[in-house]
Amino acid sequence: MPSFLSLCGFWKKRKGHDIEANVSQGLQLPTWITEAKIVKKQDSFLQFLGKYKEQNWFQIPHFMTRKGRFHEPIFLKGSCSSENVAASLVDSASLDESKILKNISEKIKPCLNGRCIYLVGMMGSGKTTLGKILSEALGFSFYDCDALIEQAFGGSTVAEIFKSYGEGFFRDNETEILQKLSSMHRLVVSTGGGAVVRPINWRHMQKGITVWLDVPLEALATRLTAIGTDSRPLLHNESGDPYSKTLKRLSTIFKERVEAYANADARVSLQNIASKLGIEDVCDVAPTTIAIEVLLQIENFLKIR
Ligand SMILES: Nc1ncnc2c1ncn2[C@@H]1O[C@H](COP(=O)(O)OP(=O)(O)O)[C@@H](O)[C@H]1O
Ligand SMILES: O=C(O)C1=C[C@@H](OP(=O)(O)O)[C@@H](O)[C@H](O)C1
Repeated sequence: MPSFLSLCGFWKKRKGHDIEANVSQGLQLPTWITEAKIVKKQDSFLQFLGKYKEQNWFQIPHFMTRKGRFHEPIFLKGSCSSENVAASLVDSASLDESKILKNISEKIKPCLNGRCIYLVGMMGSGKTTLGKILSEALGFSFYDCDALIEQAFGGSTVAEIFKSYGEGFFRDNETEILQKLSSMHRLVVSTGGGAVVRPINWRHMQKGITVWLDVPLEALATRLTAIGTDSRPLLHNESGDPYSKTLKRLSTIFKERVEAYANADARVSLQNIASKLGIEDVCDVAPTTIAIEVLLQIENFLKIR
């Protein structure tokens, strides 16, 4: 693997310190950074955008490759003093996403100051799946609100609790669990899809950072139809084939809740990730890629604050 790459392109100064480097496509790229892995802006140009921090250095921040993977920042050495100057790659990292996830986690962890991360989103949006990945990467503990409620009821399932005591009773327990968790630190919490409807729950969750996993309803319906809706009692009252009735019910619930989800500190849109990567089916975006995006969105939020 070459450790040094000569990029022939030209630098263009933009808006004070912003520069844009359009690098022609006929580059001699090493095999691990093929053209397909860099965002292509126009037919014959690959475009890198970033801040020109020091005289001779240009950093391409974490970027997503077209194959749906994240690449670590790349450092280019160059100059913006004249056009068509050479730029050189002086540092590179492997494409191993787990390593990237770990690196970003280590960077973000001190900024969290022990604050918990609350994942909110519709049923099946991946709160539990991503919660586990993120907690491991950050070295935080993972809690799933539904599982805690089930434990508190001697192992009864959410569906059984709904059936025996009603939704209101389940929601009261959900609030109680969130209140308990809100006094703790260094947790990643997977909330139930409906936790966002009660303002009191937001008061608890806002002690930490809330992240909305925004997944297209069709993808949710596909996932939930595949695993069955037995454990999700709110999906039980429609007629039709399993996919259509799940989608119909999800659409109704989403309309009622979308404004509440939008209260979250950060939003991770699976559709946006897939579009950026040129991936047609959002279901093809790997959980680790989404976890990385969650951390990047948290980083954005922390910078804005
Ligand atoms: N990124 C993903 N791509 C494909 N399937 C996923 C993804 N994330 C989660 N799933 C699947 O979707 C289903 C619901 O995920 P889960 O994490 O339990 O969601 P939630 O906790 O939000 O209800 C599970 O079968 C899980 O394996
Ligand atoms: O959306 C909802 O109101 C619910 C979502 C479920 O959790 P998941 O989001 O983990 O499926 C569970 O809390 C309960 O079935 C109610």
